[in-house]
Amino acid sequence: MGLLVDGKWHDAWYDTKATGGKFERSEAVWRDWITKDGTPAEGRTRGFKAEPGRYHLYVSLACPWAHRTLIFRALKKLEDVISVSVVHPFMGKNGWSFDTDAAATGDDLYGLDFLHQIYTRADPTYSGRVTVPVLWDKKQETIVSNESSEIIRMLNSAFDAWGDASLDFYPEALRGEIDGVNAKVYAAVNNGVYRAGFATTQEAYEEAFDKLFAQLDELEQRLSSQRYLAGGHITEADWRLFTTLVRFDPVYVGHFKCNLRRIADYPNLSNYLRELYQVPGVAGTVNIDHIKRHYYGSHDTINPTRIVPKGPELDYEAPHDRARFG
Ligand SMILES: N[C@@H](CCC(=O)N[C@@H](CS)C(=O)NCC(=O)O)C(=O)O
Repeated sequence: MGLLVDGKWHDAWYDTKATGGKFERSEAVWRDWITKDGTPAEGRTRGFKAEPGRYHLYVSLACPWAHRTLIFRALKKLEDVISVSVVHPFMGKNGWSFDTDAAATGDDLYGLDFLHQIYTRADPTYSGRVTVPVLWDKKQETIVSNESSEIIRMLNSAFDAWGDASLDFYPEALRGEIDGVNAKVYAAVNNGVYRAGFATTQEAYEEAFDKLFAQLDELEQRLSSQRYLAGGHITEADWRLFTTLVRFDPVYVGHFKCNLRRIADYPNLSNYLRELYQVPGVAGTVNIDHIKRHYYGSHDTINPTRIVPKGPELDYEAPHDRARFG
């Protein structure tokens, strides 16, 4: 774990001293957009045109934010349009590495050793965190975006000339609803588990913990009367929640101390989780081995022995009851 300062790598854990023990996530820095015709997005100067074969994703199979982009790539049938490299699950002193193992591919483009070298290839004087996912432009050899919430919007529509244009996870009519749910889910759940797990005071941990479970209770309630978060159709809001839910029982309950309840204890959330897992194409994006090895192995301030628990038993393939909503 570390960060780049003026293009130089520094090994440093998140500093929570300045914020009363609270983990505060820094904003992603690269925020350009790929558009159908290459016109820069509003307020941006750099434009990137959607083209097959031009873009590459650097992801970790462990990371819930990167996972969103893999799900969109799979569901929108963009596997042959956007290529992918998978980093090694262990994030050590040099941050994400391109060491290879069963599912980690190495850097398919340049054969580099560490992800931070991709960032400095785009900007030799970059200062900031080195995170996945990274959406890379092979033509201009630069980073388009390292913000997953924006990358999935690009994948949802910019590549429709080559992908499955019939699927729209951010339909015009539901945008208000989707944005509203996303905001709550992001703060209390997606980022909430990190705020609990990375807290360094009891107070900061308990605050995040209480908000997390209050929101999960609310989501359980919502999913008791409708099939998906924004109503009767799967949207972006569901995929954004899914990547946290699928990691919850195997990692966040233990490693991040989010242990008031498991997802398995919530009837609606657990059935909903299984339904999403069973959507064709999704299970192939879930790698529980990388997920467990990354969290338990990499965060030595939380788990100094790096021992990875063997359990729990998980069966995301088991039948679900969500068809009851028709
Ligand atoms: N806002 C970013 C967050 C990405 C992020 O924090 N990724 C984590 C992995 S789960 C990471 O690479 N962390 C490395 C670090 O913070 O140094 C997004 O949603 O794309």
